[in-house]
Amino acid sequence: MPIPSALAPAAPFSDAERDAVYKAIFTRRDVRDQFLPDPVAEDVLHRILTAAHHAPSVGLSQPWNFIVIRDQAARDQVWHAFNRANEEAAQMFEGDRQTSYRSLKLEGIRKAPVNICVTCDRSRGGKVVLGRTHNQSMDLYSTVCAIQNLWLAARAEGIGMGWVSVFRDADLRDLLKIPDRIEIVGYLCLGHVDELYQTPELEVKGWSKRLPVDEMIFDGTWQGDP
Ligand SMILES: Cc1cc2c(cc1C)N(C[C@H](O)[C@H](O)[C@H](O)COP(=O)(O)O)c1[nH]c(=O)[nH]c(=O)c1N2
Repeated sequence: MPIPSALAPAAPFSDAERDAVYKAIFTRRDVRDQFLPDPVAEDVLHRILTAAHHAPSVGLSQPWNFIVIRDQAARDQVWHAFNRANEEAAQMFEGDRQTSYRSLKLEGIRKAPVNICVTCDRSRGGKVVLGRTHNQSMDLYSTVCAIQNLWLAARAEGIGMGWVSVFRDADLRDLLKIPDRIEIVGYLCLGHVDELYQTPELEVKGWSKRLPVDEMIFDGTWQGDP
C-alpha cells in the first residue's frame, strides 16, 4: 500500500516541456570532433552527473561510479590505448570496408576537455540484490541507463558527448587503476559544442543508417527465420 503523502501529481507535461524532452532525445548525438576547448564548469558537470545518478537501477543498487579525467597527460595515455586498439579493429574489416573504417574519427579523447569513465561495482548492494537474482547482468544494464541519462542531460546543457569503446579493457584498467572486481562500462568524452550532426555521423559518412522504427516492432517472425 503506497504512503499517500509520498505521491505527487503526475500530469502529462505541457507541450513545451514534452517538446524539450523529445528535443533532447532526437538531437542528442555521439560527438567525436565538434568539441570546443572551453572548460566545462564544475556546477554544470555536477548537474549532468546528478542526472546520471537519478537513473533507474536494479534493486536501487546504484552500482555506478564516475571517474572524471581532465588531466591532459592522462587523456593522452588513454588516447594511445585507443589508437592501439583501433589499429587492431581496423584489421578486422576487409577491403573497402577497412578503408572506410580508417577514414572515420571514432573518439574525442584529447579534444574533449573532460573524459569520464563510468564503472559498475558488481558487489554494490551485497550478494543478493532485488531484481538481480536470476540475471546478474542487470547491474550493468542499470549503469548503461545512467550513461543515457548523462548523455541527454549533457545535450540539454549544450555539452556534447561521445562514447568510446575501442579499447582493450586491460589497458584502461591499468591506466585508471581500476580493480578487477569493478567493471568498465563506458568511456565518455565531454565538452561544449556549438554544432552537431543532424543525423548520426555514421549515417552521414555512409557507414550505416537508422532503420525504420516499424521494422523494429516485432511482427511474429525473426529476421533469418526460414
Ligand atoms: C555502447 C556504445 C559504444 C559506442 C558507441 C555507442 C554506444 C551506445 N558509439 C556511438 C555510436 O556510434 C552512435 O551512438 C551511433 O552511431 C548513433 O549515432 P548518434 O549517437 O545518434 O549520434 C561509438 N562511437 C564512436 O565513435 N566510437 C566508439 O567506440 C563508440 N562506441
